[in-house]
Amino acid sequence: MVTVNPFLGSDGYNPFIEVAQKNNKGLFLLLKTSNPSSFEIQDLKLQNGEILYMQMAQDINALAAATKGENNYSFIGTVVGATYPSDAKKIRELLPHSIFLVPGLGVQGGRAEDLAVFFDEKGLGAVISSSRGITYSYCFNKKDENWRNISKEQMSKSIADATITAKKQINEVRFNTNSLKC
Ligand SMILES: O=C(O)c1cc(=O)[nH]c(=O)n1[C@@H]1O[C@H](COP(=O)(O)O)[C@@H](O)[C@H]1O
Repeated sequence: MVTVNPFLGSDGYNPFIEVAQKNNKGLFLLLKTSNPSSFEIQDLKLQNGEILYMQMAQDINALAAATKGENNYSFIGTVVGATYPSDAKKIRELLPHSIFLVPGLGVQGGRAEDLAVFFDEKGLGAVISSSRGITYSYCFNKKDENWRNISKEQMSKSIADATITAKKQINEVRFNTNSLKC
């Protein structure tokens, strides 16, 4: 899987789609990225009155709908940041056949309890990513500097615990039908 920047236009991403399709692989197109300033470009209003990322979502949906396969999902996925759940809800509706790669959980401020909207009604359609929140779980947000002296075993345990906790939290919202899809 590769992540491709579609803001170069279709001659920037179509070659990746063609190669992925030919080789039975997949790709993710950046759509609404998790960083704080993503609105500066991706939320711009176009001449037709549409917001850029919403227009991109419609364009990508035309491709995804034409290539949907197992579970009604296409090999053409999109990146939608965990830090923007209210945008994700709108994008999920526009892009029912695209798997979301969802970065931004943890250190960037994305919260597990807000992730329900990224999944479809069967709890499918999203791959949640947390990197530093897991690999550096033993030192992030630690006020005292004692973590510098922790053993390899303690470090491994912290990473394992953070992984299990994240998985549990994600599955709770993923399969909880009472979760607010708002
Ligand atoms: O690489 C990406 O596609 C990506 C897109 C996006 O919108 N936000 C984002 O954080 N990423 C990447 O996802 C990872 C997030 O890492 P953590 O913030 O440590 O969980 C980093 O490698 C980022 O470069």
